[in-house]
Amino acid sequence: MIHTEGLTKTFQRGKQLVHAVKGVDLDVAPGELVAFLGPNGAGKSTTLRMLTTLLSPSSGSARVAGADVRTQPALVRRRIGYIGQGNGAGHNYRVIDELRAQGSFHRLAPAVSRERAAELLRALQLNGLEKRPVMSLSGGQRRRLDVAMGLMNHPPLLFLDEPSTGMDPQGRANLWEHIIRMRDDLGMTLVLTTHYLEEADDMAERVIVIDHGTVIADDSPGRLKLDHADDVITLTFGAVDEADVAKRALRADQRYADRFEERAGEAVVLATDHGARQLPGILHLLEAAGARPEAAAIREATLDDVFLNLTGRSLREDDTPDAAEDGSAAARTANTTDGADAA
Ligand SMILES: Nc1ncnc2c1ncn2[C@@H]1O[C@H](COP(=O)(O)OP(=O)(O)OP(=O)(O)O)[C@@H](O)[C@H]1O
Repeated sequence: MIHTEGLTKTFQRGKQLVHAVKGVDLDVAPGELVAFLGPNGAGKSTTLRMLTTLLSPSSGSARVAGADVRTQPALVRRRIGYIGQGNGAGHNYRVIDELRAQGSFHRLAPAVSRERAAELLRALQLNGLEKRPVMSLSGGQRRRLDVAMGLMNHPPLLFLDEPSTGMDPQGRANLWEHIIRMRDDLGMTLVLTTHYLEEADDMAERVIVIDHGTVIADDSPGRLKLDHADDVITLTFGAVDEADVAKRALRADQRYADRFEERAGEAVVLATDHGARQLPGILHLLEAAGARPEAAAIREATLDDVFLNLTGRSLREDDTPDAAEDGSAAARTANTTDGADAA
């Protein structure tokens, strides 16, 4: 459904070059639900905007839904849906007019457009709101209208840029419920960007982690956590002596010898895969050694741990890449500038 090779995008910002995307190779199969995850400024939106033909790549190639983004942009646009970061609908227009206008944009016959609008209003629980001006809708309703607009042309491939930014957790869950249902009903491929870790973890089947314009990891959330992060088990004992007994037992067992923190006190902290599955065996081992914890807690690995282990930085920090870094003398000699898109 998507195939890219060495996709790059360089912007000219004043005298500086900003290498927003630095050679992305990507394959997305039909039916996949893929999330681009990364900090602010990582290059997620720029990648998405190239795949949706809104920006032309500085170098490299991309085929999207069977068409080339450079040489067949109109064909790509016909075959995809795109839901950008802001609300696409005009404030004063009525909901139904927005949907029909979108139908005309995609050259749907009026009857087909009417039918499709009715179907989407139902599916996204917007029915009853047809005649309301967009400005009177709630934030969640407006975002669902954006989704409906993106689906008017029945695209086999839908791109969503930060679909749930600014929504409260309940609104986000509700939007996702709708998106997933639409996807199941229509068998769509979904590609989205997000900086909500939990959203990528819960919803995406595949997470492509982007940092500084480069793909640094690409796998299912479960696999990423297994490969790049650990669950953390904390056992708390009633006395330091007992904790020391536990540490001695762990040190003597090669499975755990280098998996726990050597620190004084009543707590023993272990890093491990499959913490919940490991815990009974660990308790058994400690019990046999004469140490029984008063409390045990497991903190499961997160995608933030994955990002931290891969980059040394937390995704939760506000991380905006320094343009100066991208505007170095070496960068200035690069020949991939696309002046047309300079900001
Ligand atoms: N039109 C532009 N002109 C100059 N620089 C740009 C332009 N668009 C994006 N950039 C820069 O390119 C880099 C990547 O931006 P991009 O918007 O793709 O990141 P992102 O990962 O989508 O971030 P966010 O999560 O904040 O949307 C940033 O350094 C950004 O400032």
